[in-house]
Parts: sequence; C-alpha cells; structure tokens
Amino acid sequence: MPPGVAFASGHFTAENIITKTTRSGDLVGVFHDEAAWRALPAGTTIYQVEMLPSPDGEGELFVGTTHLNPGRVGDEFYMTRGHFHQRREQGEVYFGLRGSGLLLLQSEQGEARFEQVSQGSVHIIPGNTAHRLINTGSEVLSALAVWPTIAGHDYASLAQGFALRVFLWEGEIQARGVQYG
Ligand SMILES: O=P(O)(O)OC[C@H]1O[C@](O)(CO)[C@@H](O)[C@@H]1O
Ligand SMILES: [Fe+2]
Repeated sequence: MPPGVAFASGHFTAENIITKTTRSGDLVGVFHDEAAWRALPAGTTIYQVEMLPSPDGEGELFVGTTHLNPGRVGDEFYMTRGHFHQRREQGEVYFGLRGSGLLLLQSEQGEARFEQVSQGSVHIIPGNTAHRLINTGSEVLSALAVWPTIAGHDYASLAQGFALRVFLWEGEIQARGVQYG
C-alpha cells in the first residue's frame, strides 16, 4: 500500500513516519514580542513536521506535512521559523490540507508577499524564495510539502526576520512591515 493522507486530520496513513516537534523554546528571536514569548512555557508545541522516509541524493524528494498549531505570541500568530533553501535555486510545492493561514514568501531582495492557505490550495514556491507558514485560524493548519532532498535549509540569512509580520489587532488579521536595523 502506498502512503496516504487522511484529509480530516492531515496525518499520513503510513508507517515509519519521522516526526520533528518545534517548541516555543526553540524559536529564540523569532517572535516580535520578546516578553510574551518568554511568558510562554518553553515546552509549548508550536508545530510538528511529519515526514515520509526518503532516500537521499540528487533527484530525490522529501514529502512532509507541517501541522502548525493555532495561537499567538502576544498579538502575533504562531508561525514556522521559515527559511531559504541552502541550495537557493531549489523550489518547493505546498498543498493545504486543513485549517487556514498564510504562506509568507520573500525574495532575496526582501520583497515579501502572502498566499492564502486553505484546504486544497496549491502553492508553488520558486527557487531563491524564503518561505514561512502562519496560522491565522482557530484550528491546526496542516500543509503537505514536497521539496528536493538536496535543498537543505538556510536559517541564518533570515536572522533579522522576514519583512512582514502578521498580528491580530483590534479583532482583525493585519500584516505589518517591520523596520530592522
Ligand atoms: O524548517 P522550518 O522553517 O521550521 O519549516 C518547517 C518545514 O517546512 C519545510 O520546508 C517543508 O515545508 C521543511 O523543510 C521544514 O522542516
Ligand atoms: Fe523549504
């Protein structure tokens, strides 16, 4: 039986799934409101990534699902750390499984834009583009991704953060540009 995905839960129906949990304490310097981040127990699960086992090497693909919990740090919605690929030219495809949120995309020149993620949405992340998921809904946001095993992750290039952040302000979802430096 090939692996499957249960649409209701977004979980793989397969054995040998590899799961990586990212907790609040792992996300140092990621959220805007440092005091609110410190107030959150460090063991709070922000997201989990489930991956199918994949062979390594040129031409191979990873398949993984990110399950991003609903919630906020201060006024800012829970989000993944986000990254460029180490191999900058390598792209990725996202597919929305459940919940609702935003995929934040940013070029190397710092131009940022959003795509709405919902059940069934398809997102083509071009090469040279940083990406981060943001859960703006009240349920778990799950999105399946496919990316080359050679892509790797570069987090350091985004140490200053993305150019846009998303907050709940006065009951509305608002994206704000962020001044760095
Ligand atoms: O690596 P981040 O930024 O925590 O994002 C979560 C996951 O998203 C992916 O890009 C898959 O979409 C994985 O490479 C990564 O583990
Ligand atoms: Fe990626």
